[in-house]
Amino acid sequence: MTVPEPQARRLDGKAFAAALRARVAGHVARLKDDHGVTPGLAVVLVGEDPASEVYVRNKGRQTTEAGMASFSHRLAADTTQAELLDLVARLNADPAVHGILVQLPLPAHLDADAVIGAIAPEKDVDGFHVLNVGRLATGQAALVPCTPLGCLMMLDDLHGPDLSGKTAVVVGRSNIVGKPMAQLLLRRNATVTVAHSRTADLAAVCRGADILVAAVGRPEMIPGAWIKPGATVIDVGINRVQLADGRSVLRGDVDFASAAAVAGAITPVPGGVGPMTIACLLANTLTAACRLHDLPEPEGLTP
Ligand SMILES: NC(=O)C1=CN([C@@H]2O[C@H](COP(=O)(O)OP(=O)(O)OC[C@H]3O[C@@H](n4cnc5c(N)ncnc54)[C@H](OP(=O)(O)O)[C@@H]3O)[C@@H](O)[C@H]2O)C=CC1
Ligand SMILES: Nc1nc(=O)c2c([nH]1)NC[C@@H]1CN(c3ccc(C(=O)N[C@@H](CCC(=O)O)C(=O)O)cc3)C=[N+]21
Repeated sequence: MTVPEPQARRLDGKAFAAALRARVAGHVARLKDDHGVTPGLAVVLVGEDPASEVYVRNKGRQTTEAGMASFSHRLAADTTQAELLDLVARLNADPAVHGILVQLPLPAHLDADAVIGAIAPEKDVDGFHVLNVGRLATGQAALVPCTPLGCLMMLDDLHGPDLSGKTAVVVGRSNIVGKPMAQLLLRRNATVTVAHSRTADLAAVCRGADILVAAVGRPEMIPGAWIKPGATVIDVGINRVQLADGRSVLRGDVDFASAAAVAGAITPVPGGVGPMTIACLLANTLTAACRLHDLPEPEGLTP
């Protein structure tokens, strides 16, 4: 008789995100009925990156499905810094806009830090403005970056809101995923290690993790052999990979098959963190709208 492989619980981000969007839509309907406020999200896309096009279209559709107003601004690849800053200033001043997202990366001739710095912090639904970064780091009410927020919501659902005594390893130290993820895990009382390209013996570091978050951008870099038995694995990586037969597929930063045989729970790619990111963008837009109108914000949408 063959012994069945132990199989991790598959964390269904797609279903979790659908439930979160439904909850957001309910609050949006009430906000409209009771206060006449329709949350609005403006998405700015500079240039014609095909991957960003698909992503921006999905965001627009899900925004309207949640009952919010969606404003899409597509600018030519040769847009100047001054033109982009002018658009941001108009969105900052527009009372119908509660959330502003400038799709990254920007073309190389534009200064992303300056553009993010120009967004009104209270409309910065990506949570990338230094004021929101500082508020998150100091435990004040911030707008929290969507991808780490989505990861945290899935972790809260699985482990509850206290990770005392657990070790968490975040692989990747970017401003949009790795660093804010580490802050949120710290807030949950986990003992946090942030690993990156200069880390020595990454395999051993990963093997110490009760919770492993991979945000590297290298397809299937983390094998099952690096995972502590029973660990929770959150795979943030979204990597487009060309198969031998010419098909193009999405792969995470974790080798799903070998990892799922060791882990206790794991997010798939696609259908894991990605859909949660967009759902959290809608949640942040609702939170921003409530704060801008001095209305109580729904529970459970912020950490
Ligand atoms: N699911 C979602 O919604 C989202 C998914 N993503 C995906 O997440 C991944 C990471 O994105 P992002 O944080 O923006 O990426 P960045 O390229 O900004 O950062 C990657 C990080 O990984 C580290 N790294 C690179 N190679 C290695 C290595 N061999 N060993 C250890 N660490 C390494 C880098 O280290 P160093 O700092 O030393 O260079 C860096 O800190 C990508 O696949 C991206 O597509 C991103 C955003 C949202
Ligand atoms: N200012 C800014 N904010 C961002 O949050 C931001 C950004 N710029 N630039 C690009 C990255 C990437 N990102 C993704 C979000 C959702 C999916 C997603 O929904 N993925 C689906 C699959 C999508 C598909 O099939 O192509 C999934 O994983 O199941 C992917 C990637 C947000 N980003």
